[in-house]
Amino acid sequence: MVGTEVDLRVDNVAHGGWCVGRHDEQVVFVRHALPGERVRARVTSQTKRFLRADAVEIIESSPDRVQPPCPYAGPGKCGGCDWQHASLEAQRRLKGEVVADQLRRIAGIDREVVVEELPGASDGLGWRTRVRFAVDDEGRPGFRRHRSHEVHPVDECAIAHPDVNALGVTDTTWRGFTEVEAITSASHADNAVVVTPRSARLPALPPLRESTAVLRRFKGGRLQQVRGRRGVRETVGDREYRVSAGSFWQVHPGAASALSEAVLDALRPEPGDTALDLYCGAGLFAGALAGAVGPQGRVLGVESESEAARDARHNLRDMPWVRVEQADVGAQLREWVDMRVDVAVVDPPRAGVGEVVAEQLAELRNRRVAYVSCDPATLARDLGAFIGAGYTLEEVRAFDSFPMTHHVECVATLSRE
Ligand SMILES: C[S@@+](CC[C@H](N)C(=O)[O-])C[C@H]1O[C@@H](n2cnc3c(N)ncnc32)[C@H](O)[C@@H]1O
Repeated sequence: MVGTEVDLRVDNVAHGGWCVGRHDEQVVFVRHALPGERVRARVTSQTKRFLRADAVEIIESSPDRVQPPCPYAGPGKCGGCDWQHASLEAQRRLKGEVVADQLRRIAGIDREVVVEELPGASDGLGWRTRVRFAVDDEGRPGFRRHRSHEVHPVDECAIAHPDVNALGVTDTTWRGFTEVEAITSASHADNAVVVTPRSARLPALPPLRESTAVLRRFKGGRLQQVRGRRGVRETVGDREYRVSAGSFWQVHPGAASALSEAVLDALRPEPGDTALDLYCGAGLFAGALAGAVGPQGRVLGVESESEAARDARHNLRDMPWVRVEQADVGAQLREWVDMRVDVAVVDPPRAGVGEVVAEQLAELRNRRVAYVSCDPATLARDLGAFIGAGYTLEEVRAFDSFPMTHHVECVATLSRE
């Protein structure tokens, strides 16, 4: 069926930027459509259980439909954004429905989820402070098409922060490279470019501003400084963070501060408390918690990546009641089995914390947990594990940290007597 076109009405939204409809009793996941629309859709792949398709013609349009602000959005073009064709209000509503649906299906949790807008980038554009461009065989930078290795070359990215576009990555060719990542700070004039050469030899670099730091990525992810600083500085509240180019940092300029506040609201730390920041990256939440628990308390961060752990130690070095362990969270919690903890934030990668870490954390007798998640499916699974271990789910907040895409950031609050 691949390549054929079918006429169908799509009903619901599904996780991943899809809408779901049926054709001849077969389930069809359709991109570039909106719930309620009748569309002509071209089948892009087929499995035993369902079809995937791109809406190539809108026969009956949703009132939520808008003209995509980016010329590269649409079937067969850039695969980066999923919801450019929906108003921002509709995008947030759809993401809220997806989170609620995942919570219900996976964990039996019935909640309405409201996705909150973040400050900055009110048109949903110009927010992304880190952008990885793929490079095609001719050296042109662009983005991969959806579910494909093919690169769609672009002149500019509409969701990239203006300072990312100003780095000029798309104004030049990158022969001999497979990938170029552009990084800018949301609060300082710092920026960096991380290049991945095709072979062991580093090809000549195209002209870049003197002030732009350059790093090289090796297979396996290790970074080497070519020129300038190792990363960028970011300021949140009155604290400055050093973030190495390979370390994680929130990509929306409004996210670091909004999520820190949400974590403090969720945990309500008190002076003297012991707080954990698990998967702490460069120490964002540990910094916020350290201010709240004060010198009578303590904050313990855990981060597996050596550079991120070094960043976190450096960023929080003025508060001796903060300690950062470079370790795997599961391994570290096994060592801390007899420790008494009051509150904990977890902010794992997409895979989530998993049942084992949820149970290990429950054994530390902490009264509150804030779970920060960028994947509603693994969040739902893990919330089920926390509830099974005796916690009550108080609240699920969601933030539009990635406008125009299907991604959404959640902060769930768990507590127990
Ligand atoms: C989503 S980031 C969160 C970082 C930080 N909370 C922030 O907001 O900037 C997840 C972090 O977990 C780290 N990580 C991934 N797996 C880990 C593990 N098993 N144990 C410890 N840290 C891990 C990653 O290196 C990354 O820095």
